[in-house]
Amino acid sequence: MRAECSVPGGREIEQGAVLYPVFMSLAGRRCVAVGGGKVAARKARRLLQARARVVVVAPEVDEELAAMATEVHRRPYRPGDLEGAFLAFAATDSREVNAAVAQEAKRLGVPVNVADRPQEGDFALPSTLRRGGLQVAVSTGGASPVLAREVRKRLEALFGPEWAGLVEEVGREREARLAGEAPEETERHRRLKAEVDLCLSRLSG
Ligand SMILES: C[C@@]1(CC(=O)O)C2=NC(=C\c3[nH]c(c(CCC(=O)O)c3CC(=O)O)Cc3[nH]c(c(CC(=O)O)c3CCC(=O)O)/C=C3\N/C(=C\2)[C@@H](CCC(=O)O)[C@]3(C)CC(=O)O)/[C@H]1CCC(=O)O
Ligand SMILES: NC(=O)c1ccc[n+]([C@@H]2O[C@H](COP(=O)([O-])OP(=O)(O)OC[C@H]3O[C@@H](n4cnc5c(N)ncnc54)[C@H](O)[C@@H]3O)[C@@H](O)[C@H]2O)c1
Repeated sequence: MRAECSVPGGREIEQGAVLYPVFMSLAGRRCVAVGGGKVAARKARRLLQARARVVVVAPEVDEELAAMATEVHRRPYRPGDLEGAFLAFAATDSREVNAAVAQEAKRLGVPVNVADRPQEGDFALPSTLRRGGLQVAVSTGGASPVLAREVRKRLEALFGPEWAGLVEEVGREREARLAGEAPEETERHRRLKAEVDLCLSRLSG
């Protein structure tokens, strides 16, 4: 594990730029993973939770990954594999292949994640905790994925499974309120806060 910041744009972080956090919709989008091992499988699992179409290209594909992927091409990567991709993942155990995938992605303008050299890619993945509609994502800016995992574990203890219903509940309350008369802004904010407080108190009580 590297001690220094090894994130895409790590240099920019030194200059004051931070990674831009975003929750992206991937339903129906073609996402291409080059490499079919443990790392590709971890990434694919989360892509599939987002209902992305996951295309895997690798001579050897992890059994679980093969069973869940939308398309599997059991062969080495070749240029052209990223055509039509919305996102790309370079996750082979070969530095040369990962570099070639990153290069094709840049040429096509497809955002790419590079597993062995994140600074060569465009985005990094956070460690995430999900409780129903509530998601918490943790990034260390690439400095230490293991630290990100440990922070996520602490958050898991803090936010137990009982939180899963909260987003749904406040969402329903909000819809009911929106269906009623429109109050002035201060009153609206007061009601919003009261709504969330009520749901939170039910959770702790
Ligand atoms: C969070 C998580 C999300 C995910 O991938 O889904 C994630 N890595 C996870 C696991 C993990 N990563 C590593 C091990 C082996 C640990 C060990 O050796 O013991 C394990 C396994 C484990 O911890 O269980 C090693 C490792 N990781 C990277 C490098 C390359 C480098 O740093 O240069 C190397 C060295 C490779 C080597 O040389 O072998 C790079 C990246 N890994 C990132 C994310 C991005 C930065 C996130 C941040 O901001 O911190 C970034 C930059 C790029 C990216 O891949 O997006 C997921 C935790 C899920 C969870 O449990 O919650
Ligand atoms: N980002 C992270 O979180 C993280 C964590 C651990 C390791 N890594 C890095 O990711 C890399 C992959 O790790 P892994 O554990 O999944 O490896 P692995 O050995 O389980 O899998 C490697 C995969 O690459 C495929 N491959 C090899 N040559 C190929 C080619 N020419 N075209 C297409 N696919 C090819 C293999 O068939 C295999 O499916 C490691 O080399 C390591 O540097 C990253």
